[in-house]
Amino acid sequence: MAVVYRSWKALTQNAILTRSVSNSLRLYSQKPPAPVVPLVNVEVDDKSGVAVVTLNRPPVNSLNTPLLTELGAAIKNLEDNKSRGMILTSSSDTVFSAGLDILEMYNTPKDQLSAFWTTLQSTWLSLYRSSFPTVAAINGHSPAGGCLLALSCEYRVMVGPKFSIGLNETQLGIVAPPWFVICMRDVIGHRQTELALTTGRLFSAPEALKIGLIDSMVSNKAEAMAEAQKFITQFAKIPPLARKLTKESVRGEGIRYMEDNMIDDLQIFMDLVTQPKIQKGLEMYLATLKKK
Ligand SMILES: CCCCC/C=C\C/C=C\CC/C=C/CC(=O)SCCNC(=O)CCNC(=O)[C@H](O)C(C)(C)COP(=O)(O)OP(=O)(O)OC[C@H]1O[C@@H](n2cnc3c(N)ncnc32)[C@H](O)[C@@H]1OP(=O)(O)O
Repeated sequence: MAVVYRSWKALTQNAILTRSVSNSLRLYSQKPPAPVVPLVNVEVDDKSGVAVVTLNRPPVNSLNTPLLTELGAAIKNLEDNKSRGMILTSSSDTVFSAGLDILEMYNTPKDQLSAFWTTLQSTWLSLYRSSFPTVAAINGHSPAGGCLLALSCEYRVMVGPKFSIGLNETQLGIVAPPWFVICMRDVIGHRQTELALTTGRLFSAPEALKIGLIDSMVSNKAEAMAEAQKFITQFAKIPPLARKLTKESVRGEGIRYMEDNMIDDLQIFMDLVTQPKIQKGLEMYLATLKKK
């Protein structure tokens, strides 16, 4: 070890001596590397044991593979630590999540596209079937995949009235996959789901409240967090195993759909999204978003 250290020291001294003065100055003036900022923040409250999981990918928390991977890891960690509950929210003041990152689906090599969808499937499943209670504190717009995340929680409290939520895929020329549909149908019922999804309608918070897409509307994030905590507190006296098995039973259709169809679902996604017509549609939609 000492030998290695000495020869490393000799090498570096040599390098320093032979380096020009200007080079050395440039070296000293170099900024330290930027810190790696997590895309998902997790804070566990000491007293209640409830975790606040905050999506943190400005500007709009669009869901790309790294963000979905971090979210999946955070949920796994909470499972491993027998979490008392989780509140999912956003670090933005205006957007909960803009849904799937369209750049992950537009002009993307097949292996990346496949990794993206597989990560979405597994992160969704871990959220949807989590043993601990989950609440979405929706503090901003929540279209498409953002709405899916909220629907996958057990309770939705949304800041209103100005933000919108819904599954708007058809408006983009794409199709909400069956597990998106199951999530929506379980929350607002068959009739409302058919109407909402075939039109790709986005609902204002008051409209969403009226059809049961959200459970409660509040006027700011602090109120949303307080109500989310209150929802989770009611489970303090419910035996966790009974709770978990009941949740799995109620959500059985969605869980089984994903477990039994992961590969087919991936194949259908790949076939659909790589079609030139769909790619053109995504390109045009991206251009519209950028022009805004
Ligand atoms: C029968 C069998 C069927 C089987 C089906 C199987 C498979 C189906 C195949 C595919 C399904 C795929 C499912 C997709 C679901 C999705 O989630 S698609 C994403 C949909 N999202 C949206 O439509 C939202 C778009 N965004 C907005 O409306 C707004 O951005 C906002 C959220 C309302 C916020 O508005 P705000 O004014 O604050 O911000 P900007 O619009 O200015 O945006 C800032 C910046 O961010 C970029 N951006 C926004 N959204 C996205 C996004 N989703 N992805 C990537 N980038 C996004 C925007 O372009 C701006 O960029 P900049 O100009 O470079 O700053």
